Amino acid sequence: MTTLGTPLSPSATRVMLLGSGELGKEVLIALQRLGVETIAVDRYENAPGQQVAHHARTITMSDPEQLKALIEAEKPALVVPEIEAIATPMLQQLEDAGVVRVIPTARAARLTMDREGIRRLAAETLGVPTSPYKFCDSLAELQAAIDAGIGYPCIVKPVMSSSGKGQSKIDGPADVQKAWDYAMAGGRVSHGRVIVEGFIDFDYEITLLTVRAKDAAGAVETKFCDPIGHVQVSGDYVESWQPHPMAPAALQKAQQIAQAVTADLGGQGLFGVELFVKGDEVWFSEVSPRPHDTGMVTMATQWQNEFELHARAILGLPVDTSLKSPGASAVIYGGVDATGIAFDGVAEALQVPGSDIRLFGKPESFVKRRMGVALVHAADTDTARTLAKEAASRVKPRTV
Ligand SMILES: Nc1ncnc2c1ncn2[C@@H]1O[C@H](COP(=O)(O)OP(=O)(O)OP(=O)(O)O)[C@@H](O)[C@H]1O
Ligand SMILES: NCC(=O)N[C@@H]1O[C@H](COP(=O)([O-])[O-])[C@@H](O)[C@H]1O
Ligand SMILES: [Mg+2]
Repeated sequence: MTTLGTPLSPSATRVMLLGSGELGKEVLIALQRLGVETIAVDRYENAPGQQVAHHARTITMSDPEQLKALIEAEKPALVVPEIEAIATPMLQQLEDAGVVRVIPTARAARLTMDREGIRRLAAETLGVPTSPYKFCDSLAELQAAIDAGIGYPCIVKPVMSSSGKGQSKIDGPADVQKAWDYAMAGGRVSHGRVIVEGFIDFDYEITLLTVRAKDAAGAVETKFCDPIGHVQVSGDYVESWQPHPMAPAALQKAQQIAQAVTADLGGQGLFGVELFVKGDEVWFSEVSPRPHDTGMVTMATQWQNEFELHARAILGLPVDTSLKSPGASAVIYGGVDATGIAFDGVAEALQVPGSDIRLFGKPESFVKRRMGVALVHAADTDTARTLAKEAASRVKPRTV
């Protein structure tokens, strides 16, 4: 039986988010709706989730000592990683010592914080199909890996990065040095290591949101949301839609891969399983053991969005992954480098039929920083995509 307490009282159920960006903000809101006391942690002050949580803490989350001190001081019942750049070996140590429960597990957070952990698990231990890949610690190793079989085109990424940071495509020998330099500059934590992957010429890519939650008898069961299609530019998501139609054989393979990977990672919570599809062939790309940026579309398409599913699953509550309506999301970038920016055109954006928007409230804007998202529900995903892009384009960020 799950018992929930009263926030800010001795009975409180306290949950700590490590990372409090746009995704964490929505998880925090979902938790607050269940009367959970929330602690939002991030690397900078006034992060989106810190603006809605009961408590805000700012630390270097990749520093094991700072992380340990904070967890021991706050004593949350659950620690929920929201970003990769966290001292996950320390989380493992604290979980092993019985100090906290990490979502979905400390091992899952550790394996997925680094592309090497999850890729080796999926490809080498679980035998799941992936792109060909090699890990390299120098420009010379990168060139050797490409020459020895990865070939052109290929993709280089820092082992620890997300949202396409430090990622580039190499089309020929002239691009190798540039890709190496860009990867060295773009990781979330400085590491001289990259993955080079053979380029998969997929028909489309999806995120398969997969939830491990307790059933009526208290056993963990796996449920899938409808596939989410998306478009990425420079490794960063710009639009997504749900449902994305799939051939039955491809959907079955996608679910089998998601089942295998999430079952191995274990624990309870929602996972974003990223897959490439060509005909009936499916490749595993990576997995987030938490809500996924492309899954923001579920705020317009599902009865329980991905944030509510995560909140419910981690608290041991039942989940419903069913679709409410087809829909789409489109990203609103900052467009300017400035702090405390203003957004014109919000009313015009909301004139678009079936639309809604989220402005994340990030204190600082960069040209390519995601500052908001437009959401649309419509009769079909083609209509929803057109309307979501229209709504996003009507929001005009500017310096003040
Ligand atoms: N081997 C590959 N072949 C073809 N396209 C790829 C490959 N690897 C990555 N991509 C493209 O780049 C996108 C981003 O890659 P990936 O998911 O590994 O980066 P990321 O930085 O972890 O992004 P995020 O954190 O947003 O998921 C993919 O969704 C896909 O569109
Ligand atoms: N693909 C991962 C992803 O979308 N993560 C989301 O972006 C935030 C960081 O944004 P920032 O870089 O603008 O601070 C993270 O906190 C998370 O919410
Ligand atoms: Mg990805």
